[in-house]
Amino acid sequence: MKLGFVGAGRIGSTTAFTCIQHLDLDEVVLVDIVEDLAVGEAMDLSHAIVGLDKYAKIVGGSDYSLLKGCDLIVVSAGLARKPGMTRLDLAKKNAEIMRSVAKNIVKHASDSKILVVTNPLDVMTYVMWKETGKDRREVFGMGSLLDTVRLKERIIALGGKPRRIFMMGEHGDSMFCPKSLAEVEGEVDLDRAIEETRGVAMEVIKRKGATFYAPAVCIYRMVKAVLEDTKEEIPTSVVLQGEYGISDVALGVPAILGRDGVERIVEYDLTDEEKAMLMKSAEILKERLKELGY
Ligand SMILES: NC(=O)c1ccc[n+]([C@@H]2O[C@H](COP(=O)([O-])OP(=O)(O)OC[C@H]3O[C@@H](n4cnc5c(N)ncnc54)[C@H](O)[C@@H]3O)[C@@H](O)[C@H]2O)c1
Ligand SMILES: O=C(O)C[C@H](O)C(=O)O
Repeated sequence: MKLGFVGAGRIGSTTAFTCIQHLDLDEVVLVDIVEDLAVGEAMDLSHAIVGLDKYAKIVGGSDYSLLKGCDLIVVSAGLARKPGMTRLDLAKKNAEIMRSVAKNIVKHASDSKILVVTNPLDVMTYVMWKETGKDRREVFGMGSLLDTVRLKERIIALGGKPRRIFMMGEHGDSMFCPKSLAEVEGEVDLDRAIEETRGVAMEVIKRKGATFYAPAVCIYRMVKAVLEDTKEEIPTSVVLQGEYGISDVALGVPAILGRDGVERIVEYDLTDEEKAMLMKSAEILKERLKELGY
């Protein structure tokens, strides 16, 4: 398997490091506009993988032709937010980057599936889908899985055991948990856990400047599902065309991931309140897409 990264910064490099430890890969490619960064990360990762008594051809550079033959490309190229910013504040600048990246992927690796990470995640997933012209099953984003992992951490920290629970909607302030589908053992203030989940990324960013370990693990889980065809149900940002009564916007929804990418969107029965929250996410994201000219 050949795994590509566009963006060899904190997310790209940390995810690559995570993937070489847990996956059996034949090739890894890191592309970044800062060529030395991509080359240096590739060199370091090449030493690390031998240290794990494993081998994969790991190369880096700024030349997109390195991506030729990739099965899956993780895109984290772009600006990250700073304290006081929302993810949506990054939309204009990162959309320009997504358009450039999309053009290069189509030129050099048109058959590859694309896992978008760049924020605002759902908006960037839509832009990548639109600009590549690929089947919507092959362009998807990681956001709601991270929100789900964070919610589970909060529930455990508050004394509960999450048996079945997930976040959906915008990977942003309007994210929500369909509580009617949740199964949690123990007495837990679920609303408190959900509210803390919404704001925790910025709490990390304020303290260490960025988030990357938890995102990298979540990206790895989605990469694994696709490359190993696990058919796992994972909350995934994907363009909806009628599912949940919503069209022409990418949102975090439960989806079955496998070798073909998003193999099925899982439509659960939501309460009227949950449907309204999902619709609110859709409206917020469509407004930002409209401002970007989509
Ligand atoms: N979806 C999520 O859950 C999630 C989680 C964490 C970070 N993010 C987002 O991921 C993005 C990257 O975060 P980071 O911490 O890795 O930032 P970073 O600054 O460490 O890395 C970004 C990299 O992108 C590169 N880059 C910029 N423009 C490029 C272009 N046109 N072509 C190729 N490479 C280019 C930069 O040189 C840099 O190395 C941000 O938008 C951040 O908000 C999303
Ligand atoms: O919050 C951010 O800006 C980064 C990422 O989307 C996260 O949730 O960690």
